[in-house]
Amino acid sequence: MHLPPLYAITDARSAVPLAEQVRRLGEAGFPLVQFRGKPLDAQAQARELRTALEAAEAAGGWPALVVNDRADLAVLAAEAGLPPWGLHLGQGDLPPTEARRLPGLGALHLGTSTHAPAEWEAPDPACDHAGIGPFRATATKGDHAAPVGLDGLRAGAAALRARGVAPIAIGGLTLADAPACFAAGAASLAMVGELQRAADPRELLWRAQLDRWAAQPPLAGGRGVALVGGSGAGKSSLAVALAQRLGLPAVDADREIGPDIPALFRDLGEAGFRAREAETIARCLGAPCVLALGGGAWEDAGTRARVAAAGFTALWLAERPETAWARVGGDPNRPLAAARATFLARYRQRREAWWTAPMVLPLGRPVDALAEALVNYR
Ligand SMILES: Nc1ncnc2c1ncn2[C@@H]1O[C@H](COP(=O)(O)OP(=O)(O)O)[C@@H](O)[C@H]1O
Ligand SMILES: O=C(O)C1=C[C@@H](OP(=O)(O)O)[C@@H](O)[C@H](O)C1
Ligand SMILES: [Mg+2]
Repeated sequence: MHLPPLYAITDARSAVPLAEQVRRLGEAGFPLVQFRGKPLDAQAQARELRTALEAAEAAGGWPALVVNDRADLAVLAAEAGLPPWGLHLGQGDLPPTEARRLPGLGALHLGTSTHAPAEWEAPDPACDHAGIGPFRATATKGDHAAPVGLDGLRAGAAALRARGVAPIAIGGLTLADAPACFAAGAASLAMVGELQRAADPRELLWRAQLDRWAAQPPLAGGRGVALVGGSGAGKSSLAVALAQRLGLPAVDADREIGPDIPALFRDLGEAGFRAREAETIARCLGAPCVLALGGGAWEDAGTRARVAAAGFTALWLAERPETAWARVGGDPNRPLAAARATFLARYRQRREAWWTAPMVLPLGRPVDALAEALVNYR
């Protein structure tokens, strides 16, 4: 499980309703938002959460939502058919292992908070991500523990990573902290106040992405690169731009499968197409290249395993589903892009698989700018 460079958290003290905050962050390109409803009462939190989850579902599962503290609200949402992506539980909340047993929470990503070595060295085993903090004293939380600073963050990040838990720096962070926090091993920086103050949250996220790449190179010396993500995200275009700069061949799995994808869907059905697709990708992994996969390919666990076994770096081009639809909706060469609702539902269905790969957030940048940035920090 990988995290975006910024872990956005809503602020219930703002005049903007929580569901609207979530919507705006999603529109700006944030793939993940923590819904923090404190100090609103349970009823108001439940109402805003419901609105936010319904809107995100209708937008292809974007942004993914993490419910803060309230396991009860997560259970109710799951029972209503709107399971959030995750649930964050502080040290004073239900233990994650216990919360995991509540109805509808079996598959959620669970996070916890850690403030000291005893906590980050023994995180609850049900968690796949955890906060480390407070980094410094903050106004958002008056009752916080002693600040951990950069040394605490470094120790905490190493301890959590060794246990397979993604570390999130939290507490009074601004963009100026990003280079040092990513160098100290943070996977993501949690932000509340800095986001509220930002004139352009999308720019903030782009800058944080570059800071993370500077400390944690995105291509990581793989034999090749496999670009995954939904239809219309820009995988085929980015593969060409990236390959050129890396001096590798650009290979498009769809082009290798056959010249006429709609005809293959007609003749073989989707299951037949998927079998052909998996075989083709396996063949393409034989030699170093920048490989663009089709939008459905990453759902196949066999393909995910073969990409890893071939030593390719998988990158999820995490475009907003609605932006992708605006680009390719109705394209006669993409048989699964005929109707908006089913196109967005596919994005939602595939979301969980994509989160297994590190993400590249395009954030409105042209393909060449994306490729340039990836190669700069390789
Ligand atoms: N970063 C980008 N900014 C604007 N348009 C883009 C970007 N990436 C791709 N496109 C356009 O979106 C459409 C879909 O791109 P494509 O590379 O075919 O996506 P995919 O292979 O992921 O389905 C194309 O018309 C392409 O020119
Ligand atoms: O979403 C999908 O299942 C598909 C996406 C297409 O690739 P792009 O992601 O390049 O559109 C292509 O593989 C085929 O039409 C099926
Ligand atoms: Mg493509």
